[in-house]
Amino acid sequence: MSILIKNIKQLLQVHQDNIKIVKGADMKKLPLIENAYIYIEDDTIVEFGTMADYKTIDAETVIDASGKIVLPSWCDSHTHIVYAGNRVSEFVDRINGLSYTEIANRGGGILNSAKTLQNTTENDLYEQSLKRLNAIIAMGTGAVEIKTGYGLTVDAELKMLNVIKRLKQTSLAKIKPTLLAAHAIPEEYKNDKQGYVNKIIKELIPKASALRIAKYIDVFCEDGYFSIEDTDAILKAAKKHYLIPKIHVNQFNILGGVALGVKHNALSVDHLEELNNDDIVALKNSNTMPVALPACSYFLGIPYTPARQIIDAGLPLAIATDYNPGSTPSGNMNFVVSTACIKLKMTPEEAINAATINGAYAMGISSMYGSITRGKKANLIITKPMDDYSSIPYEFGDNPVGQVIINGQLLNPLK
Ligand SMILES: N=CN[C@@H](CCC(=O)O)C(=O)O
Ligand SMILES: [Zn+2]
Repeated sequence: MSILIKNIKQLLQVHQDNIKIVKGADMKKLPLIENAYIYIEDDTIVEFGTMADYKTIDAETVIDASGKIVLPSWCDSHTHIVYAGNRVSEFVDRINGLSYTEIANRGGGILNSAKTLQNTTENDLYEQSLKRLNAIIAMGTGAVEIKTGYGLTVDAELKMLNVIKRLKQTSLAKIKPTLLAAHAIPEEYKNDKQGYVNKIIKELIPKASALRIAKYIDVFCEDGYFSIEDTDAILKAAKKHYLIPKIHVNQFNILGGVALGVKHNALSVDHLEELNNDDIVALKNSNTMPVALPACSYFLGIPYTPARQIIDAGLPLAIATDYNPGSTPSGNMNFVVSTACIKLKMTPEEAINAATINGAYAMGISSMYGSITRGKKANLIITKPMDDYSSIPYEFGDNPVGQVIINGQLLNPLK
């Protein structure tokens, strides 16, 4: 199987060397080739260059991308797309004045989703999740991290991990699974949080690890959820099973989760709507990627992650959807890229770097995904006609994606 795309108006995120992360001022650079071609064999980027240098290549499929832009697929490093049902009634409750925390305190929120998921069969859960996965692929996402955390029992968390495994087996998208059993304290442990933490440490982590169905470990480190001490204990236990931390921190309160994540060599620390100077200092000289989730801030009406402070301190930044039924019922990375520009004051170049190479880094896959580099996986977006890549964030709410190539396969154009 081979595909040649010719006459590309702009080929974005082109790197001769295999970069794995972009930081600070470099995030403003987005290397591109005007009037370009790219050639793909099977699932791999083989060649690219300017049309002026193009020498005839015989390919099974030839695409004329005149007036269109080609870029690496979005790398969405933070989602909860395996869930059952929805929480639309809580959405209406919030419009009528209840806060996210008040809804959670009444037994809604994550516990509400857990109840629904526990009563959903694995097959049904798989079908519901597959629909969401296919929808985000059509919107340009080619690699995605998926968390558990709506099970909250050993069986239901393993059911979620099995669903993620099945999605991995059937989808062309690259998928990385994360165990987020420490997402909320289940009703039956409401007076015995330590009992639930022990269950995660002694039973769930060893089981998930033995089955090899989780790669990362996550904890919702937040007031009313899991403390610094709980998080530390879970990350320590996970380390013994080679699970790498990617944690929820600083969504509503600053507890010191950023420094804790760095101490545990977390791959990423995510949310960061609240951030102080100690957090910035902790992130400097670390290998931990800060991840902003602008669509969550938009939907909940909470502060936006201070991206300028992070990037201007010389740090890298990734952006992701946080697709979940409670705080972000959207997996649209195009909207996330627009919102990063409009609300986080990131330039289009910074937002595209954050949603491609740095998103890939936050999933541990940036050696194979996130840039146009020879030898990397052929996950590409071919946009609708546009004059310049800045139109991707500018035309917010629109879908800039015309066609996608995922794992070297061309999917049908969107209707
Ligand atoms: N904050 C924790 N977890 C999710 C929301 C979960 C939910 O409300 O169902 C988040 O990242 O926003
Ligand atoms: Zn989340």
